[in-house]
Amino acid sequence: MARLSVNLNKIALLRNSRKTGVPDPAAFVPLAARAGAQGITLHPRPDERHVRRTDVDAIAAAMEGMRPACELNLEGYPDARFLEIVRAVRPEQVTFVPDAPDVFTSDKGFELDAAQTTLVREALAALEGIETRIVLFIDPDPAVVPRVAEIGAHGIEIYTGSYAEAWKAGRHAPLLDAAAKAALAAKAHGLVVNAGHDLNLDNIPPLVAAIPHLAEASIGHELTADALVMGFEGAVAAYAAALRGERREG
Ligand SMILES: CC(=O)[C@@H](O)[C@H](O)COP(=O)(O)O
Ligand SMILES: NCC(=O)COP(=O)(O)O
Repeated sequence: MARLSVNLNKIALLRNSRKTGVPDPAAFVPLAARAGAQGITLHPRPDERHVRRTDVDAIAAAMEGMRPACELNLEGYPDARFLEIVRAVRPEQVTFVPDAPDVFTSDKGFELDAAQTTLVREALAALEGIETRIVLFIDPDPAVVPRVAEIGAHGIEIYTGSYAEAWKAGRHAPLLDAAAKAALAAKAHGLVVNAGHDLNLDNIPPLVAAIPHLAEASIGHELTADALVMGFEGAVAAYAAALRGERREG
C-alpha cells in the first residue's frame, strides 16, 4: 500500500498572497499526520513563489518527534542552493527534478542525457555522507530506469501529470502501461517507486491497481483543492484511503 506524502506548496502559495502570514503551512503538519499522512513534501523553488527557505526550517521543526516515521521529502533542482537546504535540514528523502527556475510547474522528468547525468552525479557526490534516500523524477518511461540505477540513485518518482491529463479524456491506458513498466523495471533494479503530479481521487485507483508496489505518492494541488470542500483532514484521509486501494463510498 502506498504512503501519502502531503505537498504543502499550495498552502504556502495562499499564505504568500497576503502579508499576514495566514495560513501558516507549518500548522498543517500535525493535521496531515493526524489524518493519516505518512510524509510531508516541500518544493522550495528558487523564486520562492510558494515554499520559502524559512518554511523548510519551520516545517522541519513542526515535524519534530514525528520523523522518521513521518518523512520529510524535499523536491528541487539539484543546484548548490537546493543542496545547501538538503544538507541543513537532512530530510528522509530528496527528490531531484529537472525544472528550470521559471517553469510554470514541474512538467517532465529527467531523461538523463550526458549533461543531466553529470549534474545528478555531482549532486550525489555533494550529498555523500548524508543519510537520505535520493529519488529522481522521471517520465513514465521504462528506458530511463536503468540509467537511474547506473547513476546510483535510490529510487524513481514517476511524473503522473501526462497520465492525469490523459485520464480526463479516457485515453490514459498507454501512459498507465508505460508507468507500470517503468515501475517493474525499477523494482527489478531494487529502486524505490514513487509517483506524483496532478493525482486526484479519480485517477489514483487505476494507478495503484497498475503499480501494486508503489511506495509513495506525493500529492498537493488537487488535495488542497478538495480540502476547500472536504476540509483539510477529510481530504488527507480520503487520499490516504485511495492510496491504500480503498474504494470511495457514493
Ligand atoms: C515535482 C512535482 O511534480 C511537484 O511536486 C511540484 O512540486 C509541483 O510544483 P508546484 O506546486 O510549484 O506546481
Ligand atoms: N511530486 C508531486 C508533488 O509533490 C505534488 O504534486 P501535485 O499534487 O501538487 O501536482
